Amino acid sequence: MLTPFPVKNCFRLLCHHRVPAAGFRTPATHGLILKSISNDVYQNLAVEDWIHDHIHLEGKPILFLWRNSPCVVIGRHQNPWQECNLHLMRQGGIKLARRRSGGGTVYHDMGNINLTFFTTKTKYDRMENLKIIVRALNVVQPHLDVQPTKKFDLLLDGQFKISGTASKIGRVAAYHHCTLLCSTDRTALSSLLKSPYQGIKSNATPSIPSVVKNLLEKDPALTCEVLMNAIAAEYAAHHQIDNHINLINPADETQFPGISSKAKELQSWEWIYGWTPKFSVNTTFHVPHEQAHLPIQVSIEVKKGRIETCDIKAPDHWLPLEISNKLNSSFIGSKFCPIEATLLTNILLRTCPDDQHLHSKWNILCEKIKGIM
Ligand SMILES: Nc1ncnc2c1ncn2[C@@H]1O[C@H](COP(=O)(O)OC(=O)CCCC[C@@H]2CCSS2)[C@@H](O)[C@H]1O
Repeated sequence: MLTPFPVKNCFRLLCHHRVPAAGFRTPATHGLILKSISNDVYQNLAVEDWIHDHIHLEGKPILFLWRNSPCVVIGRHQNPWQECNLHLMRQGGIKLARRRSGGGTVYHDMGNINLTFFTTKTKYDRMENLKIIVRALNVVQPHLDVQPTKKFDLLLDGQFKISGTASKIGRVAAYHHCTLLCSTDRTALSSLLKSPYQGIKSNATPSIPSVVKNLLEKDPALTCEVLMNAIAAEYAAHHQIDNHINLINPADETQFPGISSKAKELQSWEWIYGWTPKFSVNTTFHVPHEQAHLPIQVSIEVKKGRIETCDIKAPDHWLPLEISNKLNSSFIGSKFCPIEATLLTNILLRTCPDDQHLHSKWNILCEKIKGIM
């Protein structure tokens, strides 16, 4: 089923500004099934952007199948500090991506399938797409109890979430994309989607946590490969199109002109962190002092991912006011991120008096501050 296909020609035929290629298989004019050969979340999200922006979909729906190496994907209007454990992600090399569609945060790995259904805005129908998935699941395992919910999740046995949905609706084109949990690392999923950060206030969209389950836990026959093929077959039957899975390479600029700049944008700090709706952090941490602990109050406002105001209040006898004031003003305008905080505080430390006692307090304080980022 996974035949390499002249995808370049498919796109020529589907792009309204291009001339149809000669000798092209006619069924593809009614729609296409694509599968990415890349497991890079930014490249795959760039394919979605590219298709959404370039392809004239009138009567020619597209199904795009893709999987990613471990990553966390937040919704367009979310706050990553509220949604996930960024420390754990940095330690484990887990990528963070912000998608163009709204909604909550999900974890992806190679045990999770992503399905993007592209249509015109008028043909956009999430329930129809979910029914295709349910029919495909029932072809592989007829006794499976999977039902779509009002929020377009898919529930297994009436209680376990196996799929989450989000959408992007443009002026003429739209897409509905969803996940499907086959054999995802559920331990990683739950630990990475637990925020350790305290005292954040924002208007960002919150996620709606659910109890999740993998389809493979229900039946070992339900692997990602089997399910992708079954869904492709059901999609082809529904739309009466060629049952071919066309492999595409999102890094191929000849096939997708301009795609690398889209991937670059999706990978940029400005999009992933800088797009976060304005938020504030109000927290207190404690530092050791003469067999006791002193409270340090921190109040920070973050706009476009950068510190707009910063008020770190340490007792004057613990850290001279002059030094905490220096720290506060130097943070203004800097990225709310531990790497930038490290650079800043190291530079600032050199301007402090050469006092070992003071330096060790300074280090404790800076570590605590980096801990909230
Ligand atoms: N991979 C995956 N699939 C299903 N459910 C998940 C997954 N990861 C986490 N979760 C659960 O869903 C909630 C969040 O649910 P919530 O309803 O808030 O958000 C979503 O479902 C968003 C789905 C986005 C789908 C896109 C398709 C391609 S790119 S991402 C989370 O707290 C977990 O409990």
